[in-house]
Amino acid sequence: MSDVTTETVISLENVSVQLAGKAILREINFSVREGEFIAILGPNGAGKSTLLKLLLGLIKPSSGTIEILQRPPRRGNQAIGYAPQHRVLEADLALRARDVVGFGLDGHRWGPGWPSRKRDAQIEQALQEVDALRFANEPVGQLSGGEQQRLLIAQALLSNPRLLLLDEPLASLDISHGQEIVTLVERVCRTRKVAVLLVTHDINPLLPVVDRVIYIAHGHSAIGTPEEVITSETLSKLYGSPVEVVRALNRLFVVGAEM
Ligand SMILES: Nc1ncnc2c1ncn2[C@@H]1O[C@H](COP(=O)(O)OP(=O)(O)OP(=O)(O)O)[C@@H](O)[C@H]1O
Repeated sequence: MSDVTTETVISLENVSVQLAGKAILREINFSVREGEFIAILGPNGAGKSTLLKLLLGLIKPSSGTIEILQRPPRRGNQAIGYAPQHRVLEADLALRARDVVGFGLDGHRWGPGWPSRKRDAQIEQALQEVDALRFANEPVGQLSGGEQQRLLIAQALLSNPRLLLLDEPLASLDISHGQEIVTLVERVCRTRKVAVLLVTHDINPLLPVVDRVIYIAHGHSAIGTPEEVITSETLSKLYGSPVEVVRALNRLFVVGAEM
């Protein structure tokens, strides 16, 4: 992604975050260009969701500068599509899948939204893009975790975002369903040239597709290709203690650090 003609979508300079008097992120610096696919990694409580909340304008940094498409973050930014961490929906939730996707247009109001042909066409196109048309009329509570995840991504795509934030879309999916979501997100990223930040605890399913990774631990971060960042040297520095990265069977295993 060294093409200097592509637009900068995110820029963070010396960004620190304190919550309830506790330093969560310290002096974070990175920028993301359009069409980049980036995984965000780090142990529980490292500040991955906090980083997404900063970009969404939900929390403010205690110092430093953040720009999204050359403007400060703001709530309700239509240039950002956001799929929050997913909890499996109630099995008896009778809403149809396509109604849930429609919340992406209706600001998450609990209800079917105003009917219009344009609205229906937008929802139909988003359902098709995530390969969800076949279960579009099913009650959402009866869908599998992978199917529900597709709907969250479709919902996030409705505003034609330039930046897609996906918080742990692979959590609680088995290997093959996780792989399907990875393939889907890669296709969306490449065809729309939308920048993607995807939070994950396991980089392995993403290794063949991501451009770069942001690794956050103990308030500090490192950004680069997986080969640059997920090394014994870089992770030992981030964690402040010896960490060993083992490569085997085209997979990476991090030993000596909590993930
Ligand atoms: N509103 C808040 N007030 C005080 N502390 C907070 C607040 N929100 C989050 N934190 C703390 O900030 C730290 C980072 O939380 P965050 O949710 O960003 O971590 P994470 O990397 O997304 O973790 P996980 O992998 O468990 O989802 C945690 O220690 C958490 O307890």
